[in-house]
Amino acid sequence: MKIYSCKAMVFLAQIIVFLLFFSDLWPRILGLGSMSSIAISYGENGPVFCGLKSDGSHLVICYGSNPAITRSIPDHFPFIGLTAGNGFVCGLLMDSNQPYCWGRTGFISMGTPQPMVKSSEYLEISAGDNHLCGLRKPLMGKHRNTSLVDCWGYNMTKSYQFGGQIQSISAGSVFNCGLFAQNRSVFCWGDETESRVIELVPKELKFQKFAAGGFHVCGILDGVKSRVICWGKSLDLEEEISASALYAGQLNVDLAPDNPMLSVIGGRFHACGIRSYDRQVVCWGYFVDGSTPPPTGVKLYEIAGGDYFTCGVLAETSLLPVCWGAGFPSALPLPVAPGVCKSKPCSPDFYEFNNASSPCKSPGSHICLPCSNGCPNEMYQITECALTSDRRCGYNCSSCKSGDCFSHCSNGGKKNEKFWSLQLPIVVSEIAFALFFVIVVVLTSVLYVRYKLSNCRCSVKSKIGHGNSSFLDDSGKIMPELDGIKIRRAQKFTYEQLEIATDAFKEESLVGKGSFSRVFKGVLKDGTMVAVKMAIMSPDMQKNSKEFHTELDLLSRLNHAHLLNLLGYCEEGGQRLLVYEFMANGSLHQHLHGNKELKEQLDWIRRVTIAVQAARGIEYLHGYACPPVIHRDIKSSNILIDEEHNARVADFGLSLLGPANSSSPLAELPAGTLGYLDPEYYRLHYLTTKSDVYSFGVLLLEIISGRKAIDMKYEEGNVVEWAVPLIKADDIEAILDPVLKPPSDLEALKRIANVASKCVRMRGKERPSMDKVTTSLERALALLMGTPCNEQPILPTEVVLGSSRLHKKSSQRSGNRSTSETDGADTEDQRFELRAPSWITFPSVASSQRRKSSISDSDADVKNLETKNLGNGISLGDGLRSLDEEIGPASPPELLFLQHNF
Ligand SMILES: Nc1ncnc2c1ncn2[C@@H]1O[C@H](COP(=O)(O)OP(=O)(O)OP(=O)(O)O)[C@@H](O)[C@H]1O
Repeated sequence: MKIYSCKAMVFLAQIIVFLLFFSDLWPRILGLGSMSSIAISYGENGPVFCGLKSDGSHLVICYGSNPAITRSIPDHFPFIGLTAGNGFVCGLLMDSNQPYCWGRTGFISMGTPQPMVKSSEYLEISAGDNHLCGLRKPLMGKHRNTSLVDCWGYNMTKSYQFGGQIQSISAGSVFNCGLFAQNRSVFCWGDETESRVIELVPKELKFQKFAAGGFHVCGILDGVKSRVICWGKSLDLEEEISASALYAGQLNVDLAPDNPMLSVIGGRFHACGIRSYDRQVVCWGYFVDGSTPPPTGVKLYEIAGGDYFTCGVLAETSLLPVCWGAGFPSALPLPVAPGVCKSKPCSPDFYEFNNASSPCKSPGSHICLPCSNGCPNEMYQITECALTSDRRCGYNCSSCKSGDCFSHCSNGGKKNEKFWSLQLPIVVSEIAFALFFVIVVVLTSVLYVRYKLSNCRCSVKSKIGHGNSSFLDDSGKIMPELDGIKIRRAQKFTYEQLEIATDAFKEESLVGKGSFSRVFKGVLKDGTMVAVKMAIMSPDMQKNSKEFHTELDLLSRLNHAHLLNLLGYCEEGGQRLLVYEFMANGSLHQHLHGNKELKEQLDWIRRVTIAVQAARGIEYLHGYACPPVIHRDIKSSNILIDEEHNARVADFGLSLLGPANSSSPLAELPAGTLGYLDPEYYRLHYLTTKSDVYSFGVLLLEIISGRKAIDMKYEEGNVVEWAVPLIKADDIEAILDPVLKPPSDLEALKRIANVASKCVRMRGKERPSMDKVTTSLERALALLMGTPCNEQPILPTEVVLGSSRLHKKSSQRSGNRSTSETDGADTEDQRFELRAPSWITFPSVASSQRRKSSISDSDADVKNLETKNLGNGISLGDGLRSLDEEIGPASPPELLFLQHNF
């Protein structure tokens, strides 16, 4: 066993050396071949073998080293067949007959490749190096003699039309070929500069089947002899890689062995075929040094070509794949289906594959495998090819001429046993090694997740249980997993410092008023512009110092680009002040419900971008913050807008730490804002993250319609009750904000409206989670930006946040920089260093791609508007009445309990 594990290690090392050695060739490697039950992807991120499971589920399993593929396997979609290219795998979906791709390539959109002609259905798909083609199902009527092939990817994205019915297609590196059903001739199209593969097509020959390789094509001739001929070129890289004639085959890929073949595949510079009389594999062409030879003495059902290696499915009950060549393990522990399932009966030269594991899901469908064609010399036929079994041949011991025949006859047929006695331990050790590897990975992941969870729980306990904040404690570590790293802390200010910053809290510095607070604009000594929030203290509202610190602790542990950052606080005598980053463009509420000019500043793209960013902030609170945080007061006045029109979710005055286990709801007295308040929470005091989803749904409706959550100047004052029936009736135009010109294509806004209507469903369980909402909004934004009116698109990209970048920026942006700016910056930097780096990657809008604000600082407007909004005339009684009508009286029937910041 020791020897075998050593062998396995050496083998692994060889693979690594090989991958490193050829890493500069990867980008030029091609994806090859036609659709099959197995497919091989390769590229600079490593090779991956994928196959349809052998249990009849048509689900896909993959094995290999490219995480982009192995981590995104669509393991719940049944596929008809698979194909793969450079860094990606595609399958033909069983339900829709459309391709679905996963992995990573810059040339084809993953998922369903785009653009896709609506409701197109495909018979077959085939991947090249950086492209994918699909053969559409035959057309009907007068176009039945026309075939359509749609391609996506490098230099190929187009719909190709051909005269004549095409039976199958196969993609090479940068070209494709098709086989005409009627005259059985092969034709090719695409780029042939490196191969002349199009020019050399033998037009006069008829083929049973064919397969494209890197720069060549091989086909099995129509006729009893089933000989293979290949054309094209495989010698281009002769000088670049040392080639060796490993096998009995020829070095030239166009010199195929003279054996009748059942199937053939193309690799980068080689081709392989399954011999028709014994199902053994033969390969020819070029092979790199260190390549392992194809297995001998074993029969194969199906083969698929990689670049420098080939894999096949063993024709035995295990249905395990075996691979040979270079750069991949030779045995894989994943049984796969030996072919694709078809519902048509098998044609005469094929038999139904019959195996205990019955690899076809739907009744009546089966895999058809080609019958072996005759018996080799020295052998005689024992049984004919039947409906469910292949032809069987046996050695004719009386006419032996070859060593094989003699040894078989003299050993009494024990040759296979000998083979397996040698090979079995190797195969077993490789499988054992693979299993060991998988177990180690799984165990490590499980332990890691458990460790994270236990830390999370621990953090909740210590936080809620002890109440006394770690905030003021210098040694406090809020995230246990950040042991050893000091986390960001808010600065403690004196009242005097903030008084100076805000010009003694003068009316001119007032930028907004909340129900229980007033917000002043201020400039710190170092020039940083800040918003100072002062609690309006009342005996009822005054929370004790412990709670204030708990609040601060919560605020300081949150760290996301779309959450408003707390910079500091002041706690002196009866005063409670919080210092935030200053948001130059005020609140979303002011924009949506301010004057026409303010409203128009937010066009559709900006509005949807703000919605996406706010959704990301809330998603962070729900999904990534540990323990999860429920905001409880999502509304347009709590979505603040910075200088560059990016949104920040603000005001965690009501936030609660959610249960680490989201299935146990918190029984809290309802708090929040009328119109946005989750009816389920209001009625049942059942608080989960879905309450925020409800409020966010209301916010979305507000963004789309420009109407306030509750506005009694309309007949139907509640935006939800007014908009949802119109959305359900597909009358989106009726709810769009009349201030903005509707976009040319309403699809994106329709999607957003639909998301909003799902968010405001009565039952929390039926509402989508915030991550789903974010994804839908991101897609809608992408769609919206695809409209031609978009001159300067803002593209959502991935950036790693958590650094002090944004905060630093806000201080740099400050319009009122003092002369002591440099000193101030130093102080800032010191504070930034204390900020915990985020280990989570969040999608965001790259600052370079952000649209520069064309709007001047609208402080004055903001202030005026805010003052106006205070008197917006929403009557508490009215709002409650409308909710009562909708969901029945609150239980217990207290009035809405509004608690606030301090
Ligand atoms: N960081 C900030 N930068 C700029 N303006 C701000 C900032 N924070 C708050 N404001 C302004 O002050 C207003 C009042 O904010 P505050 O959070 O006190 O109350 P609110 O959330 O609007 O209302 P309520 O307290 O009733 O929930 C906001 O609507 C916004 O216009």
